[in-house]
Amino acid sequence: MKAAVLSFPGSNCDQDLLWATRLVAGATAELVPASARTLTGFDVVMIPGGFSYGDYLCSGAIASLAPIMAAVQRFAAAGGYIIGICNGFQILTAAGLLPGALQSNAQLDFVCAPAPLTVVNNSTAFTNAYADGAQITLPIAHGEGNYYADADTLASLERHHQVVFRYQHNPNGSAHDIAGITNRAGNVLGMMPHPERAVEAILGGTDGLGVFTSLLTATKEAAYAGR
Ligand SMILES: NC(=O)CC[C@H](N)C(=O)O
Repeated sequence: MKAAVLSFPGSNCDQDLLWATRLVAGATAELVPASARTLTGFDVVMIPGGFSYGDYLCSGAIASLAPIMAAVQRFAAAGGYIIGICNGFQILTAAGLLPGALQSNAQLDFVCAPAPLTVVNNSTAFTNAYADGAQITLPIAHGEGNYYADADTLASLERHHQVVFRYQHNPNGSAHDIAGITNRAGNVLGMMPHPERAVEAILGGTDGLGVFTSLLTATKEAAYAGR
């Protein structure tokens, strides 16, 4: 697995994502700046957390128009695996690669805390290493994590098992306690919690490691299948 970790002006979790990915034997990762125009040679794209372009207009809005995003759109259309974490999730919704939007937290405060989650779909490229219904804890750190979508979109997400992570105690007002979703095809995931901040005991836990090992398995399977 060779992951591209995108870096926008204001990204602040790109180095953490490189570190977390490189902990997994068999995985490599390289930084790709927002000004790049190609993703050739990569089989996973990771969009990190942070405050891209200062969260001006609204979080993710300006990053969704950066030069690299045309290549990200092509990568998604070709079925490549894309994970957006926190600001990465915000960028993916702003780019139209995931439905809905991330609004300001209901309480209007930045929230930074360990968040107990349930893995509600372990049949994805991003969660196959977890047991069905696994209860895990990952850190959250965001001001705009309140997932919103209209009623029809929420019903469709539920019907097609696109909700992947749910909060056990809703920290921000997210509809349906949603902490992470995929697109309909299942190759694009957005999540507000930070798996890359929970990959070593010294960080307080290793519950996030499964996201990276899941992607390793998925990319191997795609390679065997000739995809
Ligand atoms: N850690 C993050 O990526 C969160 C930053 C994000 N722009 C916010 O909602 O506050």
